Amino acid sequence: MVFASMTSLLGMIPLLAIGMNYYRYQYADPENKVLEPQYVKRQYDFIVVGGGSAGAVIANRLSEVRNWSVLLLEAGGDETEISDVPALAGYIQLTDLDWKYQTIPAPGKYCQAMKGDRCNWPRGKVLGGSSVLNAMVYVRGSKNDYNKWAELGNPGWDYPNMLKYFLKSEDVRNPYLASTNYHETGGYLTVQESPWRTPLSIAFLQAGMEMGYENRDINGAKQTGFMLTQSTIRRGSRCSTGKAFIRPVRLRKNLDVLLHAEATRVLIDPKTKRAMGVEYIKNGRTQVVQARNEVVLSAGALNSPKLLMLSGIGLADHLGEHNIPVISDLPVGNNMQDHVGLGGLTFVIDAPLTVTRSRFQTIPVAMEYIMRERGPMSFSGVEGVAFVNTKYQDPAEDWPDIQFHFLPSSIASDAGEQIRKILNLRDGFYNTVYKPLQQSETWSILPLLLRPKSTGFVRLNSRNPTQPPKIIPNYFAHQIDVDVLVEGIKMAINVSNSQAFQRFGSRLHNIPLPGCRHHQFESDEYWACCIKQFTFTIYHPSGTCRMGPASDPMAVVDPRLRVYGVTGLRVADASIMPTIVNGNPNAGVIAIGEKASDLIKEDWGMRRAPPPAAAG
Ligand SMILES: Cc1cc2nc3c(=O)[nH]c(=O)nc-3n(C[C@H](O)[C@H](O)[C@H](O)COP(=O)(O)OP(=O)(O)OC[C@H]3O[C@@H](n4cnc5c(N)ncnc54)[C@H](O)[C@@H]3O)c2cc1C
Repeated sequence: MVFASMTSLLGMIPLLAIGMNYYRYQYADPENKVLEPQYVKRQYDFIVVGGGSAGAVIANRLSEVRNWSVLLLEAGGDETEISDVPALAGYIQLTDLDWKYQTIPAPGKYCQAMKGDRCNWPRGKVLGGSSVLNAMVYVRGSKNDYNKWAELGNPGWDYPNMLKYFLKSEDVRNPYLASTNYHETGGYLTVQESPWRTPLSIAFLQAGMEMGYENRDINGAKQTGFMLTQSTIRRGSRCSTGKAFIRPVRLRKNLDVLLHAEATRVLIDPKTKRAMGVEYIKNGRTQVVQARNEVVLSAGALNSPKLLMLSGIGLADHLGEHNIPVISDLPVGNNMQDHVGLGGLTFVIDAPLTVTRSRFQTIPVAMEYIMRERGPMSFSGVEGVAFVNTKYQDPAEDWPDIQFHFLPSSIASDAGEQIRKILNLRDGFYNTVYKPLQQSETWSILPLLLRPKSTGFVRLNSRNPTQPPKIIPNYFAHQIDVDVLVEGIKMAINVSNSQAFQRFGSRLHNIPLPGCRHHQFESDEYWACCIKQFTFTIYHPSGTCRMGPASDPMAVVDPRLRVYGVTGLRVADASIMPTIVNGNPNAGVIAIGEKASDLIKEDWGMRRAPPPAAAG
């Protein structure tokens, strides 16, 4: 009786930490956490700033060259036992592993249901970066994305070239995927379908077929379709890039990983305009380390532009406002693109099939995970994804304009414990619309706009490097973004109306959002109002240090990722995307890290990368 009783997930965290520490790491895991160097050298051949999705890959690949010394500077610490558990992904936000950024309010335009009209923008502050906070969904995007990058004047970034890098990283664990030309085994990054799922996942695929979509590997020959989620999960645990790319090579003698070391600027000689090294703060002390060859910024789409601006690379007017001498006048921070959608689109069913707190936050479920790495805790929450075409998109192009994330739960499923907090929802809003659902069986779809026309920007708040950047997402500045998303919402409701879901009595939750009651429920105007209220980013900012040829006035880095106007400095992370990829970006960012490593090797005369050096 005691074991079957409901408990709070927060209350179970100590149990999980003790259990996992005991059963997994100390005795079972051959790839332990990194050890920091006893002393930091004065100079390294390469300094990589940020050990996230791209930076972890680059530190690994550059240190394959045995006579190169590589320093990885990471502002955060290492992962915890909690961040390891897929089902606890939401519990890492708002902790020390998160930079805890927020958007600047835009009254009447977006994020209106959030406290202070501010959407939270979590970012990983930890080795592995945002791949430690993310929902582990593995999506590469569309072939068209990469072909378009090449067409924009970036040779070598077309899909066939990028596919090589997707394959290079990957270790797929589902045999039916491994046998195709689009997947590979033996790479550092484990990809697999979740080892656990609800019966509703199959209903989701069946609904897709009723709507005329195939159930297919959306990372394969075509993207349009419905799929059970492929995830960056290894044996039921999160496979972050820290775990995938750094831990296996942590004993390499030519790789130093410095944690809790926050870079504050790149040191650039104002006369030669050459990057000389990096200034960083560790243990409250400002220190300097020199780069013999290059500095690579992989601090993510918010902090890479911030670091460039702090170092004198940015729009001259903006740098002038903060009295920062200009080294290179470039549109740093512009072109910010993100995937935005409607949050809280919730459906109710009659059958006890959804993930509810009372059924799944139990000690037996926790013990199943600790002992066998199985069960509901091994599941990230997103059971299925789909890529669909609204009436604004030609299906023949195979470049869907809307993505669905399917969840067999809703923001009410945790009884208000965590999700409402990480979304920064106003209490009145949550209590009016979602609290009444706390005892119900609920599922949801997150319809997401894949190629927004509206772009935002990131700027400095201050020249003080410890201040967060100013984030202006500028969602819905173009009406077409609203129109496409409204169509996407109506298509998501069609999933609920399918026979596959009707057999469970599925229906749209019908308490209108308070700020939109003046519109007829379910009208286009109502949904257009809803997206400005319950604006839901799934945290994919990109494009803020855009890659492009010298003729591109928006470009910050060239097609070899070198910052214009400076030598010895590259950017390699989500910020270099000229246009956002058509889907969750983590896989694309890892491929950027792989390609950046090869570009650097080529430019320094290591044209053919040697085979990976053995650990140690
Ligand atoms: C909550 C959440 C859910 C997501 N879900 C998914 C998903 O399911 N699937 C998917 O594909 N994508 C998802 N994403 C997006 C994806 O994880 C990111 O796009 C990707 O991780 C970005 O990689 P990056 O290398 O550009 O930046 P990051 O991975 O954020 O890495 C940047 C690194 O730089 C470090 N850093 C920053 N500033 C400094 C400094 N000054 N000094 C030293 N170090 C610094 C950071 O601490 C961090 O480790 C999600 C993101 C979030 C936040």
